Amino acid sequence: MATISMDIVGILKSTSFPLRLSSSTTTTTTSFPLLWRRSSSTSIRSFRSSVVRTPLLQVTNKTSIRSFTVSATTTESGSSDALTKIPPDHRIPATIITGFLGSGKTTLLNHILTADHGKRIAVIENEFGEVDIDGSLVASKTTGAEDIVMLNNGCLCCTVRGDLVRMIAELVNKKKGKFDHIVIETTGLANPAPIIQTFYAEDQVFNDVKLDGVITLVDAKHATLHLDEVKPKGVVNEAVEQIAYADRIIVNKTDLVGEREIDSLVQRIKSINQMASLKRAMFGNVDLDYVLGIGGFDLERIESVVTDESSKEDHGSHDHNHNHEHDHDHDHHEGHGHGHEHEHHHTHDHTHDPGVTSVSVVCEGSLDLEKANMWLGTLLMERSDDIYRMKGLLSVQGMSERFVFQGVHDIFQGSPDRPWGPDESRINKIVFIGKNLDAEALEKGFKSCLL
Ligand SMILES: Nc1nc2c(ncn2[C@@H]2O[C@H](COP(=O)(O)OP(=O)(O)OP(=O)(O)O)[C@@H](O)[C@H]2O)c(=O)[nH]1
Repeated sequence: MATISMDIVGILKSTSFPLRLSSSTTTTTTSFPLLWRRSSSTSIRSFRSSVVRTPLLQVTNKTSIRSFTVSATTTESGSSDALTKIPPDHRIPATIITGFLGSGKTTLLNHILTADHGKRIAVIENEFGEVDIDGSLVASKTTGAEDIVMLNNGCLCCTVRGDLVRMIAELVNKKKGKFDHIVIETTGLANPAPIIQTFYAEDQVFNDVKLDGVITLVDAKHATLHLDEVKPKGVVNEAVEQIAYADRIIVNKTDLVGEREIDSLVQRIKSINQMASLKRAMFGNVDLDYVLGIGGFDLERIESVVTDESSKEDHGSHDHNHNHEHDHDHDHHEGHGHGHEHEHHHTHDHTHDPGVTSVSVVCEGSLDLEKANMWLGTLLMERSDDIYRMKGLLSVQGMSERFVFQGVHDIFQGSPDRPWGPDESRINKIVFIGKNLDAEALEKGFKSCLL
């Protein structure tokens, strides 16, 4: 049975969150376009494509479209804020820590809890089995923490999802204002997808809490073994899945292996997930801003993810844990400037493995709205099981703003964001992470929507 307690550490540092999604439900039984032109009162739409009957993107002035979970409203008139169209989000951020058994999740959690960041953190621990081991390993007792929520005897990804919803609701109801961030440590065998979906599928959670990011720990010494493991048909390899859903990857335990081995593991990881940024670490020792407040599901941050997908390894010099023996120079993940000009039209398929890979399409031009809707809508209807995550930035004919979107399986969120600059090249960028992705077909499908 699940036992409940809670962990609150530190003091809140005021942080502004970029996206405000309203909790109000708007019913619609007809169309759910994925893309649409800006209206005066709705900037963000989010829904499950399984309920989509007609195109996903739309040019319309009608603003009430929304499906079962989410809609968003602009806070004001919605027309004067030229810089960003995406309103601020004041919900409590939640971080999921995942990673294979023994990869260092609890070690990272302890690092987070004992670090001097001023945040008060509520922890939800998911222990697989009757006995709460990790709970006693968490540093809360020594850091003045109040409680830890223990979610025992089941895997967060299946049996106890209802418990997770109840627990978050309880945290919010009883302790709102007393903590600033929720950290959920999953079992080493959890598939993160259903946990991610919980944040969208359950109004109870969605209204108060927003998913900030998925952090995946990878054991530098043993990961390859797990990634290579061949599973029976239809059974997912959890180690691969955990990497695929990540916003941030920490290749941990780098003290146990040589440089060459780590490099090859890093390449392997990038072939699975080119959207995530990656750090090498020992004992989970990374800067806190690498794991908290990352906005991995924020539409506002789509650009930094879809741009410069080739090089996301973060070797920031401020990282005390950085392995200084090698000198990589790139961290293009955060804060990449607008209007980065590319003249290329290409896709990347980083591996020939028919399993889980990343595919990106980068292409200049403007999309025909109807065609784009049809293509994306059909893709999600037919392939949402296989498309784990996707993010995109689009140029749509007749739309002065860029259209940004992100999705997790059949959950889709999209919104116009800032206007295109007068001299800015209209470059479309989409990144998919998923199973059995056909890079050529995706590129062809996308290009067929261009004018
Ligand atoms: N050498 C070395 N050991 C580490 C490192 N990080 C964690 N460990 C050790 O590895 C063991 C497992 O770490 P945990 O943090 O408990 O791993 P976990 O992912 O929470 O494990 P499970 O809950 O079993 O899935 C512990 O003994 C840690 O002290 C590291 O970077 N290097």
